[in-house]
Amino acid sequence: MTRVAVFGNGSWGTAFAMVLADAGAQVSLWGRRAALAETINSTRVNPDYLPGIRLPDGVHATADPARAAEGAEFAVLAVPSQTLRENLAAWTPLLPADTVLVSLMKGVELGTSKRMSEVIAEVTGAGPERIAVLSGPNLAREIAERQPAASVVACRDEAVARRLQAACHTGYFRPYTNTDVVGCELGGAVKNVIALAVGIAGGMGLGDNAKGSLITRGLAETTRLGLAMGADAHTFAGLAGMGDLVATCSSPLSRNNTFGTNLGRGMTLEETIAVTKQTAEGVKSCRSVRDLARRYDVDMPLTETVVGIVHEGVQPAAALKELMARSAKAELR
Ligand SMILES: NC(=O)c1ccc[n+]([C@@H]2O[C@H](COP(=O)([O-])OP(=O)(O)OC[C@H]3O[C@@H](n4cnc5c(N)ncnc54)[C@H](O)[C@@H]3O)[C@@H](O)[C@H]2O)c1
Ligand SMILES: O=P(O)(O)OC[C@H](O)CO
Repeated sequence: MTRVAVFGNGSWGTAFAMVLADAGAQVSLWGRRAALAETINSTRVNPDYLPGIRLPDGVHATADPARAAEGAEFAVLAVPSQTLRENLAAWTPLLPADTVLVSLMKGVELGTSKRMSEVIAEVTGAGPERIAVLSGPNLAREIAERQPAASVVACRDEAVARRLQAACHTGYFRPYTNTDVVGCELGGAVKNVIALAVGIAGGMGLGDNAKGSLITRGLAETTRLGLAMGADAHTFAGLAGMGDLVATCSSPLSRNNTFGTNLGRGMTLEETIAVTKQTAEGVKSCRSVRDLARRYDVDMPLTETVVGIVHEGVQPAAALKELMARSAKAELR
């Protein structure tokens, strides 16, 4: 039986642990708090992140990273992106030397602007054949309810992507393989920034035309950055690009979308952070994405605008006026 360690028992780590167990794996679900691990094991529910959802018997919770790591064929990483480097440094010595490291995270490291697969490579020394990412339109609560969804598992080594695909393929979860790790990661991280923009627009009372325009132009700027960084343009038309962008920007379950909505309604950043209980990666990663855009000399006006509103005190109404007044352009270039 495939043994999998999932590090991070928040919404997505827990929901994906369910998928893996439903696909037949023996899953160790690690989280920092021993009390929560005990509650999960005794009640079969993770009340803090997925209340009302019964976890399959194949999921065992633990607060001991060594126990989670023991014999793991895959180590699935599902902590907030900005905490990965420090956590992974502690977990690496505990993992078998051939464990495949799988990122579920959709953020870019602040300061370094590194993608999660780059952080994993740096911290563990693993080669590209041992590093995979999973990304797509996968709102955790829907997956935990076993509502149907597709996703992408990406690894430079296609055989490894196929192994991971087999480990998480169920009747309600359909993973496709891809070898474009850069494109899948950027698709997941930048869509959080665009979801903030769409949420802000909704909170300001703007209509569906505005949202459709933001989603489409958001995908255009994501693709521009991806091409500059060596990604495949097709990835952005796929599940990790358009698929995730549409799901996230349409769903009230999205933390990034909701965060933006609160800002657009006039809450301050501090007030919005105070009512946000889970990880909204775009709030920090928008600055890392903006830094990447500048480094690669790519025009990303929506990302610049989100950074302005979230971190630099720009008022949403003024940002909208500025965006609409940008010089006229050809759509495709
Ligand atoms: N929730 C979703 O629908 C979803 C779907 C796809 C991808 N993701 C991505 O998955 C990643 C994890 O998101 P999530 O939704 O599970 O977040 P979450 O906020 O629900 O859970 C985060 C988990 O990390 C733990 N954590 C927080 N800080 C930590 C630290 N310093 N060290 C160790 N653990 C820490 C929390 O206790 C919690 O268990 C994010 O990058 C997110 O973008 C989420
Ligand atoms: O809740 P969000 O905004 O982090 O989005 C969740 C997932 O990434 C959707 O695929």
